[in-house]
Amino acid sequence: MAAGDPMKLVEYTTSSEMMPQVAKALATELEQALKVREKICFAVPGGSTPGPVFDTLSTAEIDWARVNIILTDERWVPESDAQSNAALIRKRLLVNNAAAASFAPFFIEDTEIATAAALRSAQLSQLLPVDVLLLGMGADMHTASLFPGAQGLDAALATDAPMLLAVSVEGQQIRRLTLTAPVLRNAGSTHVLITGAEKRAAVARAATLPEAQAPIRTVLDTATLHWSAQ
Ligand SMILES: O=C1O[C@H](COP(=O)(O)O)[C@@H](O)[C@H](O)[C@H]1O
Repeated sequence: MAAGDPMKLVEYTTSSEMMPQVAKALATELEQALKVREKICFAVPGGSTPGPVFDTLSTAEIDWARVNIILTDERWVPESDAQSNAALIRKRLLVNNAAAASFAPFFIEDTEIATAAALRSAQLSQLLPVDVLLLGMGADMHTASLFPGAQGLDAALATDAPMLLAVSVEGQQIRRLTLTAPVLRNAGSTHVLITGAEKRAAVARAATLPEAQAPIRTVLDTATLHWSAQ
């Protein structure tokens, strides 16, 4: 974000007010993208926040058969693990009308994470660019799995980064695969979904910090941020 640029922030009082409105905005943008490309790419986060958006969005009457859904990032666990982002997507988004969408998960059983990154990158090259991007953010200002201080962060923020990279975060046993900064920056439209005072303060702080300390900064100039107080 250039100094002085206003952040595109939409504020809601409650998450129950915010979630359906974000779902509606995403459905509208997916429909618009479907008018331009035969097959479109929709990238979605995991984590604890977006479930209610997925619940509403899954019932949207759009041509889901022409939508490729990918993850913004994945924890390196099988889908049987409660921490799997893919498992969340299958349970909350790939249901109802959205069951007709295609889904390209990142995790590959019995495969070294770096090997999987290369294999999945080759698949992604057929699906990108991302037409519509939904991101979450942690109070530590990470987005996707671009965590401040992560091993692999510099490579993932580089302008010539590959599409997908493995990162590891100090204190976390589980490694991660993440879309990299060039992929996030190149999305047709970007929305960030956050709740609570701590994340609102983190966004304000991120605007004053370099990307390496506040990776959400990568999309702050292009994204619409949706924030609810509760
Ligand atoms: O670890 C992750 O965290 C972010 C934020 O998650 P939340 O639980 O604070 O909503 C999420 O966007 C990302 O996909 C996930 O892997």
